[in-house]
Amino acid sequence: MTDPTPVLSVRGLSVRFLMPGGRRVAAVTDAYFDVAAGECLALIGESGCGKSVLASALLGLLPANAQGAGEARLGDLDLLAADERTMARTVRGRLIGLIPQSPAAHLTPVRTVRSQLEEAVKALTDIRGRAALRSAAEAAADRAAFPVGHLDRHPHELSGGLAQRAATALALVGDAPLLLADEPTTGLDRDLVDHTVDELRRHVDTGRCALLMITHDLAAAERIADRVAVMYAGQIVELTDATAFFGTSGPRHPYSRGLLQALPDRAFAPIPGMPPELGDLPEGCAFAPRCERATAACTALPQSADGIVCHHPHVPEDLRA
Ligand SMILES: Nc1ncnc2c1ncn2[C@@H]1O[C@H](COP(=O)(O)OP(=O)(O)OP(=O)(O)O)[C@@H](O)[C@H]1O
Ligand code: NI
Repeated sequence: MTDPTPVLSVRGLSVRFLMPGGRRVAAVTDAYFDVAAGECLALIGESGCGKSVLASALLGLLPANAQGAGEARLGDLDLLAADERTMARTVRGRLIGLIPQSPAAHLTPVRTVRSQLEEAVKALTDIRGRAALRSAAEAAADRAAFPVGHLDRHPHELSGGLAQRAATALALVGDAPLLLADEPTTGLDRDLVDHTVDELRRHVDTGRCALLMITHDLAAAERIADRVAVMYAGQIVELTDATAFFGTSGPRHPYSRGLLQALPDRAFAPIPGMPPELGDLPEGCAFAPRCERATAACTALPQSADGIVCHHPHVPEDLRA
């Protein structure tokens, strides 16, 4: 069961980059979604579609030439309106735990995992005193299934899997209600992907946190997600239950269906063409030039209905036939 009250509630989130010469890059357009405690939402889509920009907006880490609009509520706070001091002091680490893309980059090479965890405990909690810090660091390691016997090692003395767990332990120290993972399994082999994803799922299943996981690994998304949001050219074009998405009926947006059909264990047929430049989006539906179902209607912008932004989504009846 998931908590019906969302931890994160995103409403009409857009991000524009203002480029020299007045050009605008529409990196994220009008995103709406919720994530509740005990739930994982996977945000998927091809490279460059705006996933990481959306994450940066939530973390208050957009570059200076970016303009955000809309709302992203985390409890009483609107992440888009909060100032940098609030984001640094109360949001990053405490309200949002960031599961890093590359544990190697996130861990400090010259210090043991124990000292990094103790420092994080000190920075993110009210726990003080040597013994208390030590036991809190050990508890954090344990929560991420990092073996306490390896705490005195340096990051380079760890396997890839243990380094990932150390980084996850760091992300869990603040007991944040929202975990944000941007491509947490990049560069890992399949076993390690499964393992990492299962560990994250375990944290979500405690019911203490919500997880927003960004990935272009659809197998990882299938393994972990309760719901899936598909992004194309900066827009969430389909938001649906993972069981329906990966199950026999499949997704309803032609782009989502194309993404799945491109998988080696499915049709292995890539979607023809390339995504559009976000600084030069076509009028109307951005996917139309690549869409086999496109019609004259697609020159107008599609409206969102039932979580799908498309003029001619597959309907459950066609999908059964
Ligand atoms: N600082 C910036 N200035 C201008 N445009 C930017 C900037 N950062 C990102 N973009 C644009 O935003 C788009 C979305 O980038 P983003 O990193 O969010 O993609 P992504 O979906 O995370 O891709 P990947 O799967 O490769 O990580 C890019 O195509 C790029 O054009
Ligand atoms: Ni990214």
